[in-house]
Amino acid sequence: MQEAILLDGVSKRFGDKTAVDNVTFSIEAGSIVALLGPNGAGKTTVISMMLGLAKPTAGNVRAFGQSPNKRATRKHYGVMLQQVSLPPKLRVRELVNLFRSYYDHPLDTSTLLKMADLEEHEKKEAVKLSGGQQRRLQYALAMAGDPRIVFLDEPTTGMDVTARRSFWENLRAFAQQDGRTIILTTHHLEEADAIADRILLMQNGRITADGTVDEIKLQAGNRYVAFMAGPQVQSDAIAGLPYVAHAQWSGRHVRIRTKRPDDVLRAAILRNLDVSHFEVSQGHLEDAFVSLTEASAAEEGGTNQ
Ligand SMILES: Nc1ncnc2c1ncn2[C@@H]1O[C@H](COP(=O)(O)OP(=O)(O)OP(=O)(O)O)[C@@H](O)[C@H]1O
Repeated sequence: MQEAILLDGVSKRFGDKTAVDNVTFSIEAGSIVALLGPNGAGKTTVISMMLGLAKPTAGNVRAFGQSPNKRATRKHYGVMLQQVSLPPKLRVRELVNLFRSYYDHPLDTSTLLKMADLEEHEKKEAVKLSGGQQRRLQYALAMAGDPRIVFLDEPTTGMDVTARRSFWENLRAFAQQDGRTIILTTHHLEEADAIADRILLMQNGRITADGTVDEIKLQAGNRYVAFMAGPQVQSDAIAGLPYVAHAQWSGRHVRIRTKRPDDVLRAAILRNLDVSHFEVSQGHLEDAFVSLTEASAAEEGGTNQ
């Protein structure tokens, strides 16, 4: 498989602040990678270096084996950043055509409008679109040059649930065409869960977890037991079961975090608790994200002492 992006021992310092700390990873062409992490983790700085907008203090960044500073490399890029202001007066179709004119082999206008679900708005002034529609327009502009790699920074901000789902489908279809690569940052973990082949979790400038969604959940080591509790079951009885790390109630639905789900269930049955409709799972990506970032923060605290 071809390597789309390589970061080799990359660090970035701003004065005393180390924003990115000796990071090494490569991204295969044709994959969808979500870069996740809490605020200030270093995600934007990593993306800026991949784009050639920031220079690493140490280490190397390569895209298809070339420096991202080269125009020849960047012409394969499509970029959708967080804050973009659209020019006044231009209509959606005009703006899409303007962006197409920058490239040697642009996608068709109609394809781009369809990909962004903007066909019925093509005659509207871009600045008069809603926030979610403007985001979709930025996506069409990012795709104008038929890029081999697309960088998306919080792409679905402002989109409603339907728009978000159709956007995900679109991205997946795009990635399935001959080796297109998508690198996105998002704070919507269900987004990463829905579309990413691989998660890179960053914290304090380092990569603290790297794998598929299932591998990340496994690495977090969480297990969850959920069930319905009958009307007589008290919260004390649930909290008193062995190996319960945390119990969350929503009405009569109980969700327990535990390292030993079998022992929790066995004890609940042996104690004759009125519980039914059991489910055992590894939880959501969000649960893993919280556990891994807490564990990594605790480790940092420990090493700093
Ligand atoms: N130009 C800069 N000058 C000084 N410090 C910076 C600069 N850019 C980023 N930083 C610092 O580097 C660290 C990483 O910032 P970065 O924006 O990469 O994080 P992030 O993971 O993208 O955060 P967020 O999720 O909030 O967007 C932060 O502590 C930030 O304050």
